[in-house]
Amino acid sequence: MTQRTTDQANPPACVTLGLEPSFGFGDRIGLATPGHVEAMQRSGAGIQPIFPQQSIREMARTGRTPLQVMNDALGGMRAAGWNGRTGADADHLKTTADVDVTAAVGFTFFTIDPSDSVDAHADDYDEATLRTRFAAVADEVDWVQSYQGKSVGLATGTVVQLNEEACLRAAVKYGRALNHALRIAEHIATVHDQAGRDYEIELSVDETEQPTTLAEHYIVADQCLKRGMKLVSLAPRFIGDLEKGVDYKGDVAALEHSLHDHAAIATLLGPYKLSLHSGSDKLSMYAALARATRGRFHVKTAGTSYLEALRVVARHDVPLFRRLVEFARGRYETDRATYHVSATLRSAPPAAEVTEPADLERLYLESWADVPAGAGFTHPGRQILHCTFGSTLTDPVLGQAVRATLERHPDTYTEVLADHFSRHLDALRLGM
Ligand SMILES: O=C(O)[C@@H](O)[C@@H](O)[C@H](O)C(=O)CO
Repeated sequence: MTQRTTDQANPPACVTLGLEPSFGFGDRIGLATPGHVEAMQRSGAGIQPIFPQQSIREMARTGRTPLQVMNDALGGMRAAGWNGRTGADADHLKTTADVDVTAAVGFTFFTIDPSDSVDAHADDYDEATLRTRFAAVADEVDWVQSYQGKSVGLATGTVVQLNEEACLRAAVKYGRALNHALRIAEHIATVHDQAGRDYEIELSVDETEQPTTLAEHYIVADQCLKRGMKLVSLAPRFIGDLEKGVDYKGDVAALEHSLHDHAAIATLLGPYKLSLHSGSDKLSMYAALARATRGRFHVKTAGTSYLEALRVVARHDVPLFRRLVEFARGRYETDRATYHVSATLRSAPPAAEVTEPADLERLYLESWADVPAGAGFTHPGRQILHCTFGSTLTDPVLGQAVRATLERHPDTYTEVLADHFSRHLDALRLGM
C-alpha cells in the first residue's frame, strides 16, 4: 500500500455534514483510512464518515501537521475507492491559531474545546463558595438574570429548573469557557466568511471532571446559538465514566434516560447533534445514543485505530510487540496526563512475564472473541498502549518499526479495522 504524505494540499474535498448521523475515524498514523473505508462500505449505511480527524493534542504528540493529516486521509480514501462525502474534523481547538492552521488546509468541522476554562469543581461548592466564585466571574457573564427563575419543559416530560443555584453554578462552571468558545467561533466565522467557504462547529466540554447538567447544557447552548455560533453538534460531559480505549463505565439505563433529556434540549434549541467523544469501544451505549437522539448524533473515535495498528504488530512481529509494550509501560505515568484513564501499571503484567503471544495480545489489546455481544473492550492494559501513542510514534526506532509493519501488511490492517469498525457501526445502527 502506498500512501501520500506530501506538502501539497489535495483539492478541497471535504464538506459539511449538517445534522446527518456521523462517525469520526481519527487516525494517528496516517495509514488507517482504507480500513475505515472498508468498514463504512460494509456497515455504514445511513451514517456519514469523517475520515480526516485529528486533535491539536494528537498532532502535537505525533509531530504531524494538519496538512499531513488531511492528505493522508484523503489519499487513503481515494486509494480505497471512497466516492462518497466526508467531513473533516479539526478536533479540540483551543486557540485561534489552532483554527488558522486547520482552516488553511480545508477542515470543515471545527471542534472548539474550552475545557481549560471550565471550573472543574463547581459542583462541589457550598453556597458561600459558589457566591464568592460567582462574584469573581460576574463581570464576564451577563446572562444570569435572563434565565433565573425560568423553567424549561422538555418533550421527555422533564422540567429543567433554572433556579438561582443552577444559574450561578452554570456561570461559575462554564461562564469563562463559554466566552472563550464564542471568541474562537467568531474567528472561525471570520476566516470562512472571508474565504467564502462553508463550515460547522462542535462545542466539546466532555473532557471535564463533572457531568454537564441539563440546566448547564440549556444555558450554554442557548447562549452559543443566540450569539451566532454555527453549532451543529455539542459534546456535553455525560454521566458515568467515558475513559479512553474501553467501553462505557456506568449504568447504561440511567445514561439513556439522561441522553433523552440532553437530546430533547438539542432538538428544542437547535436542532443540533449530540456528540460522543472518547467514542472508541463504547459499544454498550451506542444503541442508547442513537435511539435517544433519533439518529442525530456524532461519534468520535481515534485511539482505537492506533490500538488496531498495534494488533497488526502483535500478529506479525511478536518481538516488536513485546518491545512496544515495555516502552509504553515506561512512558505511561507521564503520557497519561490529559487523558481520562484509570489503568495502572499493575493492571497488566510486564511483557517478559507473559510467555504466550496470544495472551499478551489479549491482555493489552483484548480480542472480540472474548467480548459479549453488544459490549466493547474493557481490558485496562489497552489504556497503557493508548495514551503512549505520541512517544511510541515519535521514537525513531519504534515509530518507524510500527509504520514498516503496517506497510508490509496492509491487508491485515485493513481487515482488523474493517472488522473492528463494522462492529461499532452495526451497534450504532441498532438504535437508529
Ligand atoms: O486523543 C485525542 O486528542 C483525540 O483523539 C480525542 O480526545 C478525540 O476527541 C476523541 O474523543 C476520540 O475518541
